[in-house]
Order: sequence, then C-alpha cells, then structure tokens
Amino acid sequence: MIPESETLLELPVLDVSQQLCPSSLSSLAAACKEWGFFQIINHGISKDLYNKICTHSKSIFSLPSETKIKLGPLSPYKTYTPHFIASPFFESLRVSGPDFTDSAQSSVEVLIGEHDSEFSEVLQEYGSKMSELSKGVLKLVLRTIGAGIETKYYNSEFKNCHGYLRINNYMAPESSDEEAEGLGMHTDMSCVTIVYQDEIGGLQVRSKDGKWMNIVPSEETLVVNIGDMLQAWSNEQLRSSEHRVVLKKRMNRFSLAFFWCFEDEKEVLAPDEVVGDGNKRIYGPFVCSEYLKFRESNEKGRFEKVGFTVKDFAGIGFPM
Ligand SMILES: O=C(O)CCC(=O)C(=O)O
Ligand SMILES: [Fe+2]
Repeated sequence: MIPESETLLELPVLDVSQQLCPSSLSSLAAACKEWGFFQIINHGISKDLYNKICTHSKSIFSLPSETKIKLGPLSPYKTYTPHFIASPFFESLRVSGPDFTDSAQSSVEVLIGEHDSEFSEVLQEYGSKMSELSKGVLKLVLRTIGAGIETKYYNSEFKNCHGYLRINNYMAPESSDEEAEGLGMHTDMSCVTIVYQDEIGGLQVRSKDGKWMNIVPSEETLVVNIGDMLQAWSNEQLRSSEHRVVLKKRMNRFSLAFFWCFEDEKEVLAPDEVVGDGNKRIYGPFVCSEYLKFRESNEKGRFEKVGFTVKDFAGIGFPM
C-alpha cells in the first residue's frame, strides 16, 4: 500500500525565455536546496513534437515482449528495460546522444528490421533541443550556488556533459484496489534531468522530512530535477531530489526523462570555493563511471535508493 501523499506543492515556475530577475533567482535557489525540483515554461518544445514521439514510442512498446527483449539488459544493446526490473508496470527505451538519430535507428532496426526515419528525426530534434535546454538550465542552477560560480566553472567542469533520453511506458495496474508504485523512490545519477509527464500525473517528490508531494502536470510545463552528480559537486548546496511515480488504477502513463550527465571519466570533486571557507567537505573525489557501476551493477541500486546513494558511495565518513 502506498502511503498518503500531500496533494500540492508550490514549486517555482521559471520562464526560461526571459532573463532571470533577482527574486526568481532566490526562489530558484530555495527550491534547488530544499527539493531539488522546479518547473520551466517557454522551453521551446512543442506539443506536436511530444505527440509524435509518443505515438511512435507507443507502437514500439506494443511489440511482443519476445521482440523487445532483443534490446534488453542481456543483449549487447541494453537500450530496453523490460517489465519487472524497476517495477511490474514499468518499461523503458533509452536513446543516447549526441547522435540521437543513430541511436534510435539502431534500436528500431533490431526490433522491426527496417528504418522508421520519422521516429529518428523527431528524436534527433527532441534530443538536440533538450541538450541546449539542459545547458541553459544547468547554468541557472549553478548561479544559485553563488555569484560567479557559473562563469568560473561552467566551461571547465561541465562543457563535456552529454545527454540521453529515457522513454518511459507505464502499464495501468489492473488488479490492485489502491494506487501502485510505477517507479520506486530513487535519485537520478545525472547533473540535471528534464521530465515531461503526460496529463495523468503521478510524479511525486519527497520532502526532507519524508512527506510525498504530487507534482501536478501542467500542459506547457516541464519538470527539472537535480541529480546526484550536482549534489556531490555542490557539496550539498543543491539537493538530489528523491522522487517516485505512483500509478492510478486503470490509467496508462507515459513520460520522457532527459538526463544531462558528466562524461564517464570525469572526476567529480567540489571546488574549494564551492565548499566555502569553514565548511566541511562532505564528498571525496570519485570518477563518474565508478558511481554508475556501483548503482548499475546491483539491480536494486538502479531504482532503489536505500544503501545506494552517492553519499553511501563517496560521502566522507560514510560506509561504502
Ligand atoms: O516518469 C516520470 O515522470 C519520472 C521518471 C523518472 O524519474 C526517471 O526516469 O528517472
Ligand atoms: Fe528519476
């Protein structure tokens, strides 16, 4: 049984087509520190583009399981996560940048033996737009740490970031009388993640004192959440959000999560200036891919938080 959730959470909504005014910057800073979540509008992604991705993806997810498993965790491609890994209701397809066309095409070819050029084209358009959006959003988030942090560190630390898209398909729970968990509580391993959820809703964020709050879907709005890499790099001045997805009875759900990540070989270490004079350094240096392995080598670690956080991995004085 899923614990009760509060219905509403007032998160700042940033217009990313405008300059950020000081009051928006301070409400953004509070949200990044407190929740690791905020919302954006005027992001330049059209409804038409979502609809196309949605239609093509649904036809892929409707293929038989024996076909989809050709891209599964035991295949050389590993782009498809079947049901019963994250939850009985969840399956997903990964499309990686920077060549989203190539990534989409090779998956589709394995599945249906031919090209679906419209699918790869729309994914390339979505991937390129989301990459640009992620860079802009990341710069805004860095500005919340302090004046000059973005200008000083964006190029030296974040310019080799790369993105991938996870297309998430949630099957409606049929038998349970209550709501069911579609994706258990987790933190993302990214720097930032930008999520589109459909009108069904169900994305929830956990407060520091353990209460679950609904992120109510809104047509023009995308949700941004901060991932583990920024929590460690900022010495916890930014919070990696704990979130999950709750499904309503007999309601299918669809979402797109775009992860903007450090390059695998990147050594993550908060600069002294970011830690700040007199503050304790909370994380030791670690190589990004080592943390990904720590989470991924363990099936549970991929989607379950307990014992597999970045703090368990690299926190100073935390047992590994
Ligand atoms: O489906 C959603 O709304 C969120 C998905 C998510 O958190 C993830 O893919 O990491
Ligand atoms: Fe997530």
